[in-house]
Amino acid sequence: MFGFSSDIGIDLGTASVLVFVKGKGIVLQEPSVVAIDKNTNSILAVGQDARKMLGRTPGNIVAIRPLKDGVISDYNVTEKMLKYFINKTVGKKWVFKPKIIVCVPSGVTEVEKRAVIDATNEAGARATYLIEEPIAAAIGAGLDIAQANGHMIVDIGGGTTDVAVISLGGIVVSNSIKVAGDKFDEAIIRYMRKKHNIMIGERTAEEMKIHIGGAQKRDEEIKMNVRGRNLVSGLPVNIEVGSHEMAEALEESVMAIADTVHSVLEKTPPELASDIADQGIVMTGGGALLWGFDQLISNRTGIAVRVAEEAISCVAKGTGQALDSLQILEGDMRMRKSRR
Ligand SMILES: Nc1ncnc2c1ncn2[C@@H]1O[C@H](COP(=O)(O)OP(=O)(O)OP(=O)(O)O)[C@@H](O)[C@H]1O
Repeated sequence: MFGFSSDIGIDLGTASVLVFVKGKGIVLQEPSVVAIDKNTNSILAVGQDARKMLGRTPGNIVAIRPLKDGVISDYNVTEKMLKYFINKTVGKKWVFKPKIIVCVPSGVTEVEKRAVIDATNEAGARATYLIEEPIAAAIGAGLDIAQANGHMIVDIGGGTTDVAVISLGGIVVSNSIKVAGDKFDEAIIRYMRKKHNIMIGERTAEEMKIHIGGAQKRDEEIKMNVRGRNLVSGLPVNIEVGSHEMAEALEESVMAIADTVHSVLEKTPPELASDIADQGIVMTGGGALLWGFDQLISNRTGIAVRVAEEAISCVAKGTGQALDSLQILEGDMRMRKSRR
């Protein structure tokens, strides 16, 4: 059976890849993880199946994240992962090849942008376009960015936090730091080792962040049972950890993000800054869901803050919606196009 192609939008994130198909919405959401057999260099699993292998693989199998800290750390694997997800979405054989928009992490270099375009074309795109992450996030959050009106987006993903002021469809001021969800997890792992002498895995740290983590202390502390390995005895242990401790563990990373928001506001032209003060700041990305983050940014800036609905899928949604504007954007410098 030949697949009929619809245009697709792909959010190529550090933590996860989301695929948006025109007319269907988000059809795929999987972790950006690939499992490889080192002996044969072949791919064993991609996405969800590969993620289950993280930290559980025998010597010859490695489960890797080809995008790290918001950049492509392994081009070949990124290309294979992209191909796998595109094929999974539209099938290997198509009558009409789709146009594909890929939203890339803001830290990628020109060379990496070229690499993403080539990989997407290789995977079967008729034409490939790139879109900047904060622009996609803003569109996905429902902001009308085409007007001469300032909006501030704080997108906290897995690898990077992007803070951008957008007006007339373009980025006026922005900053990107490599502190986001993954750094929160690392901070929790370090805290557990230092304070409790316990080694925990990445997945446990992420669960702790989601369930008891916070950008600040909660009025009523909540607790969670955590399994790890005692570094002295080497044996598995169960301990109870509280949310106040997590707020302490995350404080430094959270402050780095709040400082970045503050510094971007300082560099924002006064007219746009007053628009932002009127309309508020919008947070997107999975990291924006960390408990109390919106409140903390609001306290720090004195500006109202809201977390976008479906914060995690905002970028993919915005990328998908940008498909509708392809014709308008074809000649636009912000969209990079490459036809085969
Ligand atoms: N409820 C939650 N509370 C705190 N963090 C969360 C929550 N849900 C998801 N996250 C975190 O959000 C991060 C992933 O966010 P997202 O999917 O937006 O990133 P990404 O787009 O893949 O990354 P990037 O934009 O850096 O390329 C992960 O670190 C994940 O642990």
